[in-house]
Amino acid sequence: MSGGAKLIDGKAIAAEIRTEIKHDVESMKRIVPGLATVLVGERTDSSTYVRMKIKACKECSMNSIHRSLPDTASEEEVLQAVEELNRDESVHGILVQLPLPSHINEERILSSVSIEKDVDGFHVVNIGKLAMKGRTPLFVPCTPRGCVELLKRSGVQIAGKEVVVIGRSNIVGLPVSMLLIHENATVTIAHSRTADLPGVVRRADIVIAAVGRSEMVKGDWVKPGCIIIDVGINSKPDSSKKSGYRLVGDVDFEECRKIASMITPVPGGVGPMTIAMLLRNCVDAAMRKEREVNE
Ligand SMILES: Nc1nc2c(c(=O)[nH]1)N[C@@H](CN(C=O)c1ccc(C(=O)N[C@@H](CCC(=O)O)C(=O)O)cc1)CN2
Ligand SMILES: [Mg+2]
Repeated sequence: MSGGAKLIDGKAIAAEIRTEIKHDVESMKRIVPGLATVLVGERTDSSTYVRMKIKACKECSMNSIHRSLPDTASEEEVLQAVEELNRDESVHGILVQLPLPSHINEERILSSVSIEKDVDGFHVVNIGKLAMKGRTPLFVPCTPRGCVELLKRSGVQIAGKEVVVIGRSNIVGLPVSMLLIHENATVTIAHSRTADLPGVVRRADIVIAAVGRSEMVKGDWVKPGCIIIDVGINSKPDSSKKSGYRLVGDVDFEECRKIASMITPVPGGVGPMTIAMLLRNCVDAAMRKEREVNE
């Protein structure tokens, strides 16, 4: 394809969504939406993401509350922090930053979040409803919702398309597949053990790469004219950078941009959408609450 793929600018689309959110927040009469973040431990990446979430709340005129626990915190202490936030009426959304330290049972913590405040959409009831036909979860996980929003706002018709999702994680691969099926796409979930992975990916009109391996998807894996959403965020050593590394996706961007019709960059693609969708979910929760108060 001459000229190469059109860039799907996640940073710009996320900014547009944050403007819509701020407008919604300022139109609310009785409630200021509040997001609670819970961070266990001091992982640098997790601390950065939580800081970005708190900053985004501020930009959208929302409140944020933060609870930090040491990585030695017990499961009971984390549960207690979540329970307090469940009871706090100024909190409309609760986000427990993942991954949790290995001694903590992730499923138990995520399912202790009140379903009405589960803005990550990871509670078994919300995920269960997403996985079923004709049921509506209160919240859809943020990164999957961000992928679908990027496609829609870029004018891509999803219905009837052949989508290959690479990766089967609870955070992205599995929920994004469910969401795309609800959008009437034909979805194949591929992963690291899929036989002839390049051959499977080559069938796709839309590729969602969420496997967590630097630049794994090569130019000769993709169909000419396809659309590529790269969810991967991996560090690659780069001596020309002050930090000594740069971020790359799961897709070999330079090779694939020559073949695809549209592609997301890393950084600046799906990442910013994750936070925009988190705020969207939180404001939706607060608006639901405001409607209840008005009834
Ligand atoms: N409870 C959750 N934990 C995690 C989630 C999640 O949705 N809920 N997702 C990821 C991390 N994540 C948010 O928590 C996240 C990752 C990346 C970005 C982002 O904007 N990335 C930028 C690059 C940022 C950088 O320079 O490091 C980009 O891609 O442009 C936002 C949020 C795991 N945990
Ligand atoms: Mg107001």
